[in-house]
Amino acid sequence: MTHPFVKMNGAGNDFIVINAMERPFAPTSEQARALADRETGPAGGCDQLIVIEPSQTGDAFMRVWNADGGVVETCGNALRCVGWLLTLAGGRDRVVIDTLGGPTTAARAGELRVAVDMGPPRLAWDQIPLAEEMDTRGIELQVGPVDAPVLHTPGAVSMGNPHVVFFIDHVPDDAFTRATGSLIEHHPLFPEGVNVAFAHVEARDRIRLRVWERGAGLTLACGTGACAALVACARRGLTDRAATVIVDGGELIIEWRESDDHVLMTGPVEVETTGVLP
Ligand SMILES: N[C@H](CCC[C@H](N)C(=O)O)C(=O)O
Repeated sequence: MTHPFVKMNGAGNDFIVINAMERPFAPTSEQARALADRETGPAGGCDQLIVIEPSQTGDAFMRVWNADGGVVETCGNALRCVGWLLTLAGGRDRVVIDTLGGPTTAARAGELRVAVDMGPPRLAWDQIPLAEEMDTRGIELQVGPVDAPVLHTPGAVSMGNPHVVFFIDHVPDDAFTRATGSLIEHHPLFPEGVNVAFAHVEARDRIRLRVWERGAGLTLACGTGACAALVACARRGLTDRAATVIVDGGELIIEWRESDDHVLMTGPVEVETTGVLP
């Protein structure tokens, strides 16, 4: 598996990124899990493993493995990192990156900042997907023993990957986020699992967000989660259609553009180190 890699992060959500444009790289689930391992993985492991592949319809195809080894549809923070690499390599300001969750466009937005057009949110119950028909602006979700009062009628949004967004009156601590997130991640209402976001609305243009990610746990940032949170909050009239989303690892600027229903995400990119896979 001797491939060079770049270790990067977007607002603290970190990735091992492999360029498979010239030479294929197709890890098994077990190999992906080993690379992501915080104890034994290269460069301290990662939240997601990212492989850049040739694409028939875009400039590249981005394939995403969660730390648990599962292949998933997309990853917002990684799209900024891959967008930065591709624009740097190609001497261009804008690239089209295909994912299993649909096509996206990444554009330079400053020295170490990238704006990604994530496409439209998917809001129908069977697009999330949910196991039964519900109004995704506020779904009926019975959570177990965890203190339910703050966990009523969350929103459900897909950005290509599934998200449930709780509107919570405080910023949850690690213990609550972990306990509740892990309880809901595999709830039977979500046949493909779900990323669990806790949105504390501070103002109509400001959301504090923590996310328990499907297949990765509590991360410092979740780009698609920030997009889903803005959409869910705007649908409930809690925010306008644009907001700064403050995550543990930094700030993401999210806009749900009225003209074409696309969600735009702008945020930082950081290169941590490079290396060669073992
Ligand atoms: N855990 C997510 C994939 C990574 C998404 C997140 N890291 C982002 O920046 O969007 C899922 O299973 O759908």
